[in-house]
Amino acid sequence: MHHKRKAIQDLYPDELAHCYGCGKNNPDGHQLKTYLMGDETIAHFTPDEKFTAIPGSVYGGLVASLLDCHGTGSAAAFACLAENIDLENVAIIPIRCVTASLKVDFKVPTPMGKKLELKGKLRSIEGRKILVDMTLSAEGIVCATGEILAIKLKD
Ligand SMILES: CCCCC/C=C\C/C=C\C/C=C\C/C=C\CCCC(=O)SCCNC(=O)CCNC(=O)[C@H](O)C(C)(C)COP(=O)(O)OP(=O)(O)OC[C@H]1O[C@@H](n2cnc3c(N)ncnc32)[C@H](O)[C@@H]1OP(=O)(O)O
Repeated sequence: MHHKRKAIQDLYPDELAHCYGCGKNNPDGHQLKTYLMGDETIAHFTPDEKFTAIPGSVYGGLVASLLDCHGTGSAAAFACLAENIDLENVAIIPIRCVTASLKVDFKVPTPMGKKLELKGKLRSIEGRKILVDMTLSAEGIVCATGEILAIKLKD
């Protein structure tokens, strides 16, 4: 349903679309795609076995990587919402965010091979600081939570 919309990462300009986690121009990367749905963000990723930690569970670094890119994408989207920028009508997203801080809590092992769902909610925007709370779930069970501080770059 949300696939009619463009992903936030697909609105990054080509020269900034090489991120290993979410750049559409990185064929070796994860190409994570974050969608704004109402006041929440959502993304999906299905890891394969090369991302194993112990057999049957996903490497925590991948979980952190997905939360990192979902977090910066979400922060940019929420900053646009707050500034009344309609993402349906832009070709390039005008706000750039980078990760200053990322906290991950691993609640239960993330099962291998299942479709993972990431969700993001805005906690606060204070000047250039955007805080986003996230969850990463498999089959409805929260496996990890994340908290990101993204900083809006000055041009
Ligand atoms: C490596 C990328 C850097 C350059 C990228 C350039 C462009 C990117 C453009 C668009 C993005 C497009 C695609 C995104 C692709 C991938 C995203 C994936 C996410 C990542 O993988 S991205 C890599 C990891 N990321 C870094 O490699 C960042 C290294 N870092 C810095 O580049 C600076 O550090 C920066 C810019 C973060 C801040 O620098 P700054 O000079 O602009 O601002 P400043 O230091 O004044 O901080 C402002 C306020 O944030 C508070 N603050 C800062 N850091 C804090 C912390 N850790 N904890 C608590 N509070 C903190 C201060 O206390 C102050 O707060 P207050 O205003 O209240 O005093």
